[in-house]
Amino acid sequence: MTDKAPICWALIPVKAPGEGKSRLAGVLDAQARSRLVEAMLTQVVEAARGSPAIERVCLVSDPTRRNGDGATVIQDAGGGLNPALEAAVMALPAPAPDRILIVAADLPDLSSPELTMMARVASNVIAIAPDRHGAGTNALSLPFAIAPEFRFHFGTGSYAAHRAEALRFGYTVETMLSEGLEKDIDEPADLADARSNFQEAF
Ligand SMILES: Nc1nc2c(ncn2[C@@H]2O[C@H](COP(=O)(O)OP(=O)(O)OP(=O)(O)O)[C@@H](O)[C@H]2O)c(=O)[nH]1
Ligand SMILES: C[C@H](OP(=O)(O)O)C(=O)O
Repeated sequence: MTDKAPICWALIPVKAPGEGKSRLAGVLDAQARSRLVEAMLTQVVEAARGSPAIERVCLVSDPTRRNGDGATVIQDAGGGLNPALEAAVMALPAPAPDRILIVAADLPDLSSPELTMMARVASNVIAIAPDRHGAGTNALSLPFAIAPEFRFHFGTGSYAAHRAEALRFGYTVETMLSEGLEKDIDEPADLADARSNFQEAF
């Protein structure tokens, strides 16, 4: 007899249209930033939809993002990224999944196999994908059962903070290192990584 495959949903937080990537304001005008944000979001949603390990894709965002891409939009409850994610966990439609996979929307090289790797971990594992500096968190995979108590620490030093939080719950931490997961686009110096994929955007 084979075990039933666990059900994983992706949660992709993304600011309302026109609001993201303020740190690029010195090098990209508002229109170019907006095009870049939307192009990266499309890439991340497609990667999630292409992963056989992900059953449903949820955007945590402003409801104006409702569109035809097949994603469920969970309204951003406000207060910043961590409170918005905590509220989104509580607002997921029933029946809840076994696992949630939070994925930043600014990963231009992200692929479906990388998300499958994050989703298909053992039930006692919390998987963390750090950014290229080993400091931030670009994706976080955790069992839904502990998600309401798990304190999200997205922001400066979030990799170490998420690791500590996972250990506090007695989970095993797996750190996932791969190119598409590592390369988020935050600062002007990161833009070279987005240019190859999204030349037309900016
Ligand atoms: N729904 C939601 N998403 C957020 C919020 N803050 C950040 N995000 C998303 O979380 C991911 C990582 O955020 P950041 O790297 O800080 O991106 P950003 O906020 O667009 O960039 P800056 O404006 O330069 O800080 C991106 O997909 C953001 O759109 C928030 O308050 N609500
Ligand atoms: C959300 C934050 O992303 P950054 O703004 O550092 O890309 C993080 O890595 O926890």
